[in-house]
Amino acid sequence: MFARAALRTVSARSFSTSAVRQTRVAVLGAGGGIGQPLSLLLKSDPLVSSLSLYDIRGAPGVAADVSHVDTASEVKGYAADQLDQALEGAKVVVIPAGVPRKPGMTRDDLFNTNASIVRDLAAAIGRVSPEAHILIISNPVNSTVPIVAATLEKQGKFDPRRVFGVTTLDVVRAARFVGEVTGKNPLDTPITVVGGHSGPTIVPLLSQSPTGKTISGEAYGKVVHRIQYGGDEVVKAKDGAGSATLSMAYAGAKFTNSLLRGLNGEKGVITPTFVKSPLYESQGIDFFSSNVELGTEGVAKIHPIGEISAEEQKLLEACLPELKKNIEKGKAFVAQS
Ligand SMILES: NC(=O)C1=CN([C@@H]2O[C@H](COP(=O)(O)OP(=O)(O)OC[C@H]3O[C@@H](n4cnc5c(N)ncnc54)[C@H](O)[C@@H]3O)[C@@H](O)[C@H]2O)C=CC1
Ligand SMILES: O=C([O-])CC(=O)C(=O)O
Repeated sequence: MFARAALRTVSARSFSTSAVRQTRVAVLGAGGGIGQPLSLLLKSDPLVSSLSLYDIRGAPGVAADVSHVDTASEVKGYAADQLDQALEGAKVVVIPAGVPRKPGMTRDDLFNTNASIVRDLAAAIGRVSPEAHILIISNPVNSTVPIVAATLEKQGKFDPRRVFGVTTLDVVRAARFVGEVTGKNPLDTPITVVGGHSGPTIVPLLSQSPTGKTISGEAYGKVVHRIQYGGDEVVKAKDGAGSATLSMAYAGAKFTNSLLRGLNGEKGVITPTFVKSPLYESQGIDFFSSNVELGTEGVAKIHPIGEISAEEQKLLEACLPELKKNIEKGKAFVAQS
Protein backbone atom coordinates (compact mmCIF):
# COMPACT_ATOMS: atom_id res chain seq x y z
CA MET A 1 0.00 0.00 0.00
CA PHE A 2 1.50 3.40 0.92
CA ALA A 3 5.05 2.12 1.07
CA ARG A 4 6.52 5.07 2.93
CA ALA A 5 3.84 5.13 5.57
CA ALA A 6 4.29 1.40 6.03
CA LEU A 7 8.04 1.80 6.46
CA ARG A 8 7.53 4.54 8.99
CA THR A 9 4.95 2.37 10.71
CA VAL A 10 7.57 -0.33 11.17
CA SER A 11 10.06 2.14 12.62
CA ALA A 12 7.29 3.40 14.90
CA ARG A 13 7.36 -0.01 16.56
CA SER A 14 9.77 1.44 19.13
CA PHE A 15 6.67 2.35 21.17
CA SER A 16 4.90 -0.36 23.09
CA THR A 17 2.98 -2.81 20.94
CA SER A 18 0.18 -2.92 23.50
CA ALA A 19 -0.61 0.70 22.58
CA VAL A 20 -0.81 -0.41 18.95
CA ARG A 21 -3.06 -3.35 19.77
CA GLN A 22 -5.61 -1.20 21.54
CA THR A 23 -6.53 0.84 18.48
CA ARG A 24 -10.13 0.25 17.58
CA VAL A 25 -11.35 2.05 14.46
CA ALA A 26 -15.01 2.41 13.48
CA VAL A 27 -16.18 3.25 9.96
CA LEU A 28 -19.67 4.79 9.71
CA GLY A 29 -20.95 4.37 6.16
CA ALA A 30 -18.84 1.25 5.63
CA GLY A 31 -21.20 -0.19 3.02
CA GLY A 32 -20.74 2.67 0.56
CA GLY A 33 -18.50 3.48 -2.37
CA ILE A 34 -15.81 4.90 -0.11
CA GLY A 35 -16.63 2.82 2.96
CA GLN A 36 -15.92 -0.55 1.35
CA PRO A 37 -12.42 0.07 -0.05
CA LEU A 38 -11.58 2.20 3.00
CA SER A 39 -12.48 -0.72 5.26
CA LEU A 40 -10.28 -3.00 3.17
CA LEU A 41 -7.31 -0.61 3.39
CA LEU A 42 -7.79 -0.18 7.15
CA LYS A 43 -7.82 -3.98 7.49
CA SER A 44 -4.31 -3.96 6.03
CA ASP A 45 -3.04 -1.24 8.38
CA PRO A 46 -1.00 -2.87 11.17
CA LEU A 47 -1.89 0.00 13.51
CA VAL A 48 -5.56 -1.01 13.45
CA SER A 49 -6.30 -3.86 15.85
CA SER A 50 -10.07 -3.90 15.61
CA LEU A 51 -12.41 -2.65 12.92
CA SER A 52 -16.10 -1.85 13.53
CA LEU A 53 -18.05 -1.51 10.30
CA TYR A 54 -21.41 0.27 10.49
CA ASP A 55 -23.92 1.34 7.86
CA ILE A 56 -27.68 1.61 7.58
CA ARG A 57 -27.33 -1.14 4.99
CA GLY A 58 -24.85 -3.83 4.10
CA ALA A 59 -22.15 -3.50 6.76
CA PRO A 60 -22.32 -7.09 8.10
CA GLY A 61 -21.69 -8.39 4.56
CA VAL A 62 -18.76 -6.05 4.00
CA ALA A 63 -17.36 -7.09 7.39
CA ALA A 64 -17.65 -10.81 6.61
CA ASP A 65 -15.82 -10.24 3.34
CA VAL A 66 -13.04 -7.98 4.70
CA SER A 67 -12.56 -10.22 7.76
CA HIS A 68 -11.02 -12.95 5.56
CA VAL A 69 -8.00 -10.78 4.77
CA ASP A 70 -4.96 -12.32 6.47
CA THR A 71 -3.97 -9.54 8.86
CA ALA A 72 -4.20 -9.72 12.65
CA SER A 73 -7.06 -7.25 13.22
CA GLU A 74 -10.58 -8.30 14.19
CA VAL A 75 -13.51 -7.12 12.05
CA LYS A 76 -17.15 -6.90 13.04
CA GLY A 77 -20.13 -5.59 11.09
CA TYR A 78 -23.11 -3.80 12.63
CA ALA A 79 -26.63 -3.42 11.24
CA ALA A 80 -28.70 -0.22 11.12
CA ASP A 81 -29.96 -0.52 14.71
CA GLN A 82 -26.51 -1.27 16.18
CA LEU A 83 -24.81 2.12 16.01
CA ASP A 84 -24.07 2.27 19.74
CA GLN A 85 -22.46 -1.19 19.73
CA ALA A 86 -20.37 -0.20 16.70
CA LEU A 87 -19.04 2.86 18.54
CA GLU A 88 -18.29 1.10 21.83
CA GLY A 89 -14.60 1.57 22.67
CA ALA A 90 -13.69 3.21 19.35
CA LYS A 91 -10.56 5.34 19.50
CA VAL A 92 -10.97 6.59 15.95
CA VAL A 93 -14.25 7.00 14.04
CA VAL A 94 -14.11 7.63 10.29
CA ILE A 95 -17.30 8.97 8.67
CA PRO A 96 -17.91 8.50 4.93
CA ALA A 97 -21.72 8.27 5.46
CA GLY A 98 -23.96 10.34 3.23
CA VAL A 99 -24.87 10.97 -0.38
CA PRO A 100 -22.33 11.82 -3.10
CA ARG A 101 -22.66 14.37 -5.91
CA LYS A 102 -24.08 13.88 -9.38
CA PRO A 103 -22.97 15.96 -12.38
CA GLY A 104 -24.10 19.58 -12.12
CA MET A 105 -24.19 19.59 -8.31
CA THR A 106 -21.89 21.43 -5.93
CA ARG A 107 -20.79 19.89 -2.65
CA ASP A 108 -23.02 22.41 -0.90
CA ASP A 109 -26.02 20.87 -2.71
CA LEU A 110 -25.44 17.80 -0.50
CA PHE A 111 -25.97 19.85 2.66
CA ASN A 112 -29.70 19.20 3.03
CA THR A 113 -29.23 15.42 3.11
CA ASN A 114 -25.85 15.03 4.74
CA ALA A 115 -26.09 17.64 7.51
CA SER A 116 -28.60 15.65 9.54
CA ILE A 117 -26.82 12.33 8.88
CA VAL A 118 -23.55 13.73 10.21
CA ARG A 119 -25.23 15.56 13.12
CA ASP A 120 -26.97 12.38 14.29
CA LEU A 121 -23.80 10.29 14.01
CA ALA A 122 -21.85 12.95 15.93
CA ALA A 123 -24.48 12.95 18.68
CA ALA A 124 -24.13 9.18 19.01
CA ILE A 125 -20.34 9.46 19.20
CA GLY A 126 -20.64 12.14 21.90
CA ARG A 127 -22.89 9.85 23.87
CA VAL A 128 -21.13 6.50 23.41
CA SER A 129 -17.46 7.19 22.64
CA PRO A 130 -16.76 10.83 23.55
CA GLU A 131 -13.01 10.20 23.64
CA ALA A 132 -12.92 9.15 19.99
CA HIS A 133 -11.04 11.05 17.29
CA ILE A 134 -13.54 11.83 14.53
CA LEU A 135 -12.47 11.93 10.88
CA ILE A 136 -15.13 13.48 8.65
CA ILE A 137 -15.19 12.61 4.97
CA SER A 138 -18.90 13.35 4.26
CA ASN A 139 -19.47 16.46 2.16
CA PRO A 140 -19.70 19.38 2.28
CA VAL A 141 -16.67 19.05 4.59
CA ASN A 142 -16.51 22.85 5.11
CA SER A 143 -19.92 22.58 6.80
CA THR A 144 -20.02 19.00 8.16
CA VAL A 145 -16.95 19.56 10.37
CA PRO A 146 -18.52 22.61 12.10
CA ILE A 147 -21.73 20.54 12.41
CA VAL A 148 -19.89 17.77 14.25
CA ALA A 149 -18.08 20.29 16.46
CA ALA A 150 -21.26 22.20 17.32
CA THR A 151 -23.19 18.99 18.05
CA LEU A 152 -20.49 17.81 20.45
CA GLU A 153 -20.29 21.30 21.94
CA LYS A 154 -24.02 21.13 22.76
CA GLN A 155 -23.31 17.92 24.69
CA GLY A 156 -20.29 19.48 26.42
CA LYS A 157 -18.10 16.89 24.65
CA PHE A 158 -16.21 18.88 22.02
CA ASP A 159 -12.43 18.58 22.14
CA PRO A 160 -10.91 20.54 19.20
CA ARG A 161 -7.91 18.20 19.21
CA ARG A 162 -10.14 15.33 18.14
CA VAL A 163 -12.26 16.54 15.22
CA PHE A 164 -10.75 16.46 11.71
CA GLY A 165 -12.06 17.18 8.24
CA VAL A 166 -10.29 14.84 5.83
CA THR A 167 -8.78 17.02 3.08
CA THR A 168 -6.09 14.47 2.21
CA LEU A 169 -7.53 13.81 -1.25
CA ASP A 170 -6.64 17.39 -2.20
CA VAL A 171 -3.08 16.76 -1.02
CA VAL A 172 -2.93 13.45 -2.89
CA ARG A 173 -4.24 15.06 -6.09
CA ALA A 174 -1.86 18.01 -5.78
CA ALA A 175 1.17 15.72 -5.56
CA ARG A 176 -0.10 13.58 -8.42
CA PHE A 177 -0.92 16.48 -10.77
CA VAL A 178 2.29 18.40 -10.00
CA GLY A 179 4.21 15.14 -10.53
CA GLU A 180 2.49 14.72 -13.89
CA VAL A 181 3.31 18.25 -15.07
CA THR A 182 6.94 18.09 -13.98
CA GLY A 183 7.67 14.44 -14.76
CA LYS A 184 8.55 13.78 -11.10
CA ASN A 185 7.44 10.93 -8.86
CA PRO A 186 4.44 12.29 -6.87
CA LEU A 187 5.90 10.76 -3.70
CA ASP A 188 8.84 13.17 -4.11
CA THR A 189 6.63 16.23 -4.67
CA PRO A 190 4.45 16.71 -1.58
CA ILE A 191 2.34 19.86 -1.83
CA THR A 192 0.69 21.60 1.09
CA VAL A 193 -2.97 22.43 0.44
CA VAL A 194 -4.73 24.82 2.81
CA GLY A 195 -8.21 26.36 3.23
CA GLY A 196 -11.20 24.07 2.91
CA HIS A 197 -12.51 21.30 0.65
CA SER A 198 -14.52 22.73 -2.26
CA GLY A 199 -13.47 24.50 -5.47
CA PRO A 200 -12.22 27.99 -4.57
CA THR A 201 -11.65 27.09 -0.90
CA ILE A 202 -8.95 24.58 -1.93
CA VAL A 203 -5.67 26.55 -1.91
CA PRO A 204 -2.58 24.65 -3.06
CA LEU A 205 0.74 26.21 -2.04
CA LEU A 206 2.99 25.26 -4.96
CA SER A 207 5.48 28.02 -4.10
CA GLN A 208 6.50 26.11 -0.97
CA SER A 209 7.60 23.06 -2.95
CA PRO A 210 10.93 23.03 -4.83
CA THR A 211 9.19 21.19 -7.68
CA GLY A 212 5.86 23.03 -7.46
CA LYS A 213 7.47 26.45 -7.70
CA THR A 214 8.99 25.63 -11.09
CA ILE A 215 5.49 25.63 -12.62
CA SER A 216 4.44 29.03 -13.96
CA GLY A 217 2.25 30.82 -16.49
CA GLU A 218 -0.51 28.89 -18.18
CA ALA A 219 0.67 25.57 -16.73
CA TYR A 220 0.37 27.02 -13.22
CA GLY A 221 -3.23 28.16 -13.78
CA LYS A 222 -4.14 24.76 -15.23
CA VAL A 223 -2.66 22.68 -12.44
CA VAL A 224 -4.22 24.86 -9.72
CA HIS A 225 -7.61 24.56 -11.43
CA ARG A 226 -7.18 20.79 -11.67
CA ILE A 227 -6.38 20.50 -7.95
CA GLN A 228 -9.35 22.71 -7.02
CA TYR A 229 -11.77 20.90 -9.33
CA GLY A 230 -10.36 17.34 -9.32
CA GLY A 231 -13.56 16.16 -7.66
CA ASP A 232 -15.64 17.46 -10.58
CA GLU A 233 -13.42 15.59 -13.02
CA VAL A 234 -14.37 12.29 -11.34
CA VAL A 235 -18.06 13.20 -10.92
CA LYS A 236 -18.23 13.96 -14.64
CA ALA A 237 -16.42 10.77 -15.68
CA LYS A 238 -18.63 8.61 -13.43
CA ASP A 239 -21.62 10.19 -15.19
CA GLY A 240 -24.23 9.95 -12.45
CA ALA A 241 -22.75 6.95 -10.63
CA GLY A 242 -21.21 9.05 -7.84
CA SER A 243 -17.95 10.78 -7.02
CA ALA A 244 -14.42 9.76 -6.08
CA THR A 245 -14.46 6.58 -4.01
CA LEU A 246 -11.23 4.67 -4.62
CA SER A 247 -8.81 7.60 -4.45
CA MET A 248 -10.81 8.87 -1.46
CA ALA A 249 -10.53 5.52 0.29
CA TYR A 250 -6.75 5.66 -0.31
CA ALA A 251 -6.62 9.22 1.05
CA GLY A 252 -8.84 8.34 4.03
CA ALA A 253 -6.67 5.35 4.94
CA LYS A 254 -3.55 7.46 4.52
CA PHE A 255 -4.86 10.14 6.90
CA THR A 256 -6.07 7.53 9.40
CA ASN A 257 -2.60 5.96 9.36
CA SER A 258 -1.00 9.38 10.00
CA LEU A 259 -3.33 9.98 12.94
CA LEU A 260 -2.66 6.53 14.39
CA ARG A 261 1.09 7.10 14.13
CA GLY A 262 0.69 10.37 16.00
CA LEU A 263 -1.58 8.79 18.62
CA ASN A 264 1.02 6.08 19.13
CA GLY A 265 3.72 8.61 19.92
CA GLU A 266 5.55 8.96 16.61
CA LYS A 267 7.01 12.47 16.37
CA GLY A 268 6.92 14.76 13.35
CA VAL A 269 3.72 13.46 11.73
CA ILE A 270 2.52 16.57 9.91
CA THR A 271 -0.23 16.80 7.30
CA PRO A 272 -2.94 19.26 6.26
CA THR A 273 -6.36 18.71 7.83
CA PHE A 274 -9.44 20.89 8.40
CA VAL A 275 -9.67 21.59 12.13
CA LYS A 276 -10.80 24.20 14.63
CA SER A 277 -8.04 26.70 14.02
CA PRO A 278 -6.95 30.09 15.33
CA LEU A 279 -5.29 31.13 12.03
CA TYR A 280 -8.20 33.20 10.63
CA GLU A 281 -10.35 33.39 13.74
CA SER A 282 -10.00 37.18 13.80
CA GLN A 283 -11.91 37.19 10.49
CA GLY A 284 -14.68 35.00 11.91
CA ILE A 285 -13.31 31.82 10.31
CA ASP A 286 -12.64 29.34 13.08
CA PHE A 287 -12.15 26.19 11.00
CA PHE A 288 -9.31 26.01 8.52
CA SER A 289 -7.03 23.44 6.96
CA SER A 290 -3.29 23.94 7.28
CA ASN A 291 -0.39 21.69 8.22
CA VAL A 292 -1.16 20.07 11.56
CA GLU A 293 1.22 18.05 13.71
CA LEU A 294 -0.56 14.96 15.00
CA GLY A 295 0.33 13.76 18.49
CA THR A 296 -0.83 11.44 21.25
CA GLU A 297 -3.97 13.54 21.87
CA GLY A 298 -4.75 14.30 18.21
CA VAL A 299 -3.99 17.87 17.12
CA ALA A 300 -0.63 18.74 18.71
CA LYS A 301 0.28 21.87 16.77
CA ILE A 302 -1.40 23.94 14.07
CA HIS A 303 1.19 25.39 11.73
CA PRO A 304 0.68 28.80 10.14
CA ILE A 305 0.47 28.78 6.36
CA GLY A 306 3.92 30.38 6.04
CA GLU A 307 5.23 32.44 3.18
CA ILE A 308 3.05 32.42 0.07
CA SER A 309 3.27 33.93 -3.41
CA ALA A 310 1.15 36.82 -4.74
CA GLU A 311 -0.91 34.30 -6.77
CA GLU A 312 -1.54 32.20 -3.67
CA GLN A 313 -2.53 35.32 -1.74
CA LYS A 314 -5.22 35.89 -4.38
CA LEU A 315 -6.40 32.29 -4.07
CA LEU A 316 -6.59 32.72 -0.30
CA GLU A 317 -8.61 35.91 -0.66
CA ALA A 318 -11.11 34.03 -2.83
CA CYS A 319 -11.20 31.13 -0.34
CA LEU A 320 -11.93 32.97 2.90
CA PRO A 321 -15.42 34.50 2.27
CA GLU A 322 -16.73 31.24 0.78
CA LEU A 323 -15.30 29.21 3.65
CA LYS A 324 -16.84 31.59 6.18
CA LYS A 325 -20.27 31.14 4.58
CA ASN A 326 -19.96 27.34 4.61
CA ILE A 327 -18.87 27.26 8.27
CA GLU A 328 -21.68 29.59 9.35
CA LYS A 329 -24.23 27.47 7.50
CA GLY A 330 -23.11 24.38 9.42
CA LYS A 331 -23.24 26.15 12.77
CA ALA A 332 -26.67 27.66 12.05
CA PHE A 333 -28.02 24.20 11.20
CA VAL A 334 -27.04 22.84 14.62
CA ALA A 335 -28.25 25.97 16.41
CA GLN A 336 -31.68 25.50 14.80
CA SER A 337 -31.79 21.71 15.37
N1 LIG B 1 -13.72 14.52 1.88
C1 LIG B 1 -13.52 14.18 0.63
O1 LIG B 1 -12.46 14.48 0.06
C2 LIG B 1 -14.53 13.39 -0.12
C3 LIG B 1 -15.80 13.24 0.37
N2 LIG B 1 -16.74 12.48 -0.29
C4 LIG B 1 -18.06 12.38 0.30
O2 LIG B 1 -18.19 11.14 1.00
C5 LIG B 1 -19.58 10.79 1.12
C6 LIG B 1 -19.81 9.33 0.77
O3 LIG B 1 -19.53 9.10 -0.59
P1 LIG B 1 -19.73 7.64 -1.25
O4 LIG B 1 -19.13 6.61 -0.38
O5 LIG B 1 -19.31 7.75 -2.65
O6 LIG B 1 -21.33 7.52 -1.17
P2 LIG B 1 -22.21 6.16 -1.19
O7 LIG B 1 -23.62 6.56 -1.41
O8 LIG B 1 -21.60 5.16 -2.08
O9 LIG B 1 -22.04 5.61 0.30
C7 LIG B 1 -22.55 6.29 1.40
C8 LIG B 1 -22.96 5.26 2.44
O10 LIG B 1 -23.45 5.96 3.58
C9 LIG B 1 -24.47 5.17 4.11
N3 LIG B 1 -25.30 5.95 5.02
C10 LIG B 1 -26.27 6.85 4.74
N4 LIG B 1 -26.80 7.33 5.87
C11 LIG B 1 -26.14 6.73 6.89
C12 LIG B 1 -26.21 6.80 8.29
N5 LIG B 1 -27.11 7.59 8.90
N6 LIG B 1 -25.39 6.04 9.03
C13 LIG B 1 -24.49 5.24 8.43
N7 LIG B 1 -24.37 5.11 7.11
C14 LIG B 1 -25.19 5.85 6.35
C15 LIG B 1 -25.23 4.64 2.90
O11 LIG B 1 -26.04 3.52 3.23
C16 LIG B 1 -24.08 4.30 1.98
O12 LIG B 1 -23.65 2.96 2.13
C17 LIG B 1 -20.32 11.78 0.22
O13 LIG B 1 -20.89 12.79 0.99
C18 LIG B 1 -19.21 12.35 -0.67
O14 LIG B 1 -19.51 13.61 -1.17
C19 LIG B 1 -16.42 11.84 -1.46
C20 LIG B 1 -15.16 11.94 -1.98
C21 LIG B 1 -14.12 12.77 -1.39
O1 LIG C 1 -16.22 15.94 -5.70
C1 LIG C 1 -16.92 15.38 -4.84
O2 LIG C 1 -18.12 15.58 -4.67
C2 LIG C 1 -16.24 14.40 -3.93
C3 LIG C 1 -15.07 15.07 -3.34
O3 LIG C 1 -15.16 15.78 -2.36
C4 LIG C 1 -13.81 14.99 -4.08
O4 LIG C 1 -13.65 14.13 -4.95
O5 LIG C 1 -12.93 15.81 -3.78
